[in-house]
Amino acid sequence: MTTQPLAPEHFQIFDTTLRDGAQQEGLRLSVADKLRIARLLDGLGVAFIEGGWPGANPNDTAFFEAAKTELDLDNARLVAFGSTRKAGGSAASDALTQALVDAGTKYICIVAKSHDRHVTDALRTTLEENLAMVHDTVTHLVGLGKHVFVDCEHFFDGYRSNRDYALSVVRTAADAGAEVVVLCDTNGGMLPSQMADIVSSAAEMGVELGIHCHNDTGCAVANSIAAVEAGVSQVQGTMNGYGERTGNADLTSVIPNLQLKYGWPLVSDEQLASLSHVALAIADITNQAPHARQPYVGHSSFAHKAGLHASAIRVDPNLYQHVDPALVGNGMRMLISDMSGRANIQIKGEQLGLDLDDREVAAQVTDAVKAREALGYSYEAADASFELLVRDQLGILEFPFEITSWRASTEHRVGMAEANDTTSEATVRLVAAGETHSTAGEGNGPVDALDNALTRALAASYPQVKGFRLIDYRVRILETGASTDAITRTLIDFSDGERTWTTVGVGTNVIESSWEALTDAYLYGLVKDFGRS
Ligand SMILES: CC(=O)SCCNC(=O)CCNC(=O)[C@H](O)C(C)(C)COP(=O)(O)OP(=O)(O)OC[C@H]1O[C@@H](n2cnc3c(N)ncnc32)[C@H](O)[C@@H]1OP(=O)(O)O
Ligand SMILES: CC(=O)C(=O)O
Repeated sequence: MTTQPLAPEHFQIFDTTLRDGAQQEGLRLSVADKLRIARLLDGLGVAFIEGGWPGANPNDTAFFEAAKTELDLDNARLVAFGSTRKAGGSAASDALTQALVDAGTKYICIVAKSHDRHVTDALRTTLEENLAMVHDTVTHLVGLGKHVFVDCEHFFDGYRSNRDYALSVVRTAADAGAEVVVLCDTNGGMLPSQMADIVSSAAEMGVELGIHCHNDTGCAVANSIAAVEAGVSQVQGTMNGYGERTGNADLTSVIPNLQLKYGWPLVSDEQLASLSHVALAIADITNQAPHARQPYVGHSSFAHKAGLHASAIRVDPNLYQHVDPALVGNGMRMLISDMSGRANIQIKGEQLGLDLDDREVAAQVTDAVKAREALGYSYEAADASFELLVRDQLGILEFPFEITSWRASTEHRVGMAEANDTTSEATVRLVAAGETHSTAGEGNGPVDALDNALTRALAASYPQVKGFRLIDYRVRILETGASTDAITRTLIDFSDGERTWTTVGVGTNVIESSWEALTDAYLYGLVKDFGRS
């Protein structure tokens, strides 16, 4: 059995989503976005929030100005980021250093070169002048009452190039008054065993150390944990791993790893249980698609598909889960597919409130699912169609309407002056509540027209359908290479404003498969009595 490391006395989670996270391609944050994210991070309980680089661009300067009056943090301290002063100058007269001071935060983090070649080739100054820049900038800021952290840029590559010089930068920063000296794997090229060796060696200096890892080897989280085990007391990272190139260490993994695997009380249980929500909310604000397979917080992180997994999970969910998903605010999901066995169906049935305890009934539904999946249906995402299938198999599905016929057509008129010279029309005939309705609808395309005609026909007997909305529509060709004969699968998401549900349709004709998904969506909404006030 391995022993778990003890938490250093003042262990700190330092979030740099608003600074290094914002260096990600395609990610742009307004002042309002930054304020909202800062509040979410504060609620999560991180110790530090690096807000950006005041003086580097008007947006970041404006953020720190706004933060003075609009950001009331309960748990975290706001940090302004900048660099050591210019070579050959003085910190007291350096414009960017002054902008850092003007940001008005108590905490400042400055980046310093610690790789000898970066000093001589990129900064184009001497190794001695770089040390003077570190010393001058830190003492100047400390003299103004600031708490200073120093990010040693390219520390690990620098250590391999010139160990003594890289360590002398760490020593200079600490002697000048830096409270934490952060070792940065700026190029993200390290592996965990290398990380452990180098951090252990640096830790012998007796300086309070932090770690800042990029993910270029896919090891940013593992490297951060290795550095923690080697003695650092501050971990820098970003939410959802956002950041320059391949990103930074993902705090949505780092925090639960340290808290749930080592038992370190970094945030309260309630804060940890907000992790999935915070990760998703930040993805929403940053306009980044959430990553389904993101550890701990992803939609698929606790989703189970294989029949053998489900049969064990039915006995005890922990048999196939490394932690209880509720601890990080996530939930277990049971997926239905052709890889399902009885247990998947039974667990899903329990979640839907349908009794599938009987082995034979469960086996019958399992067979029906497999047969339909072989035809091209996919129930993994289409929970509503799955529930309709189960109800049908159990003989408890009532049909509030019966389709008699439907038709859809699209017409394009060549040479018309109007921009919209392509129109679609549909007619639907059905029997609902004993009455026959025949209606027509127009739309942007045939599916839209069918949806409009179907809503009208049903609304005469079931007015609640006027509150049902088609919110997403996806078509996939299943037999690539079969040209227009290929089977198409359509998935449709519907909402009544409160709930959303997904249905599936399959056919060689895209309109036919869409129609099946569409009618399933209305059937499900009516069976579940959605949309009634
Ligand atoms: C590893 C990291 O991610 S650190 C964070 C990096 N983040 C950013 O760069 C985003 C914000 N940056 C910016 O807006 C701009 O680069 C600024 C405002 C900081 C500087 O802009 P400019 O003055 O136009 O200079 P430019 O970006 O071309 O070059 C950077 C300058 O800083 C110098 N420099 C680089 N690192 C350091 C350092 N640690 N200390 C002092 N000077 C540094 C460079 O040598 C170069 O100097 P030069 O102007 O004499 O050639
Ligand atoms: C400071 C920083 O962001 C880095 O070295 O990667």
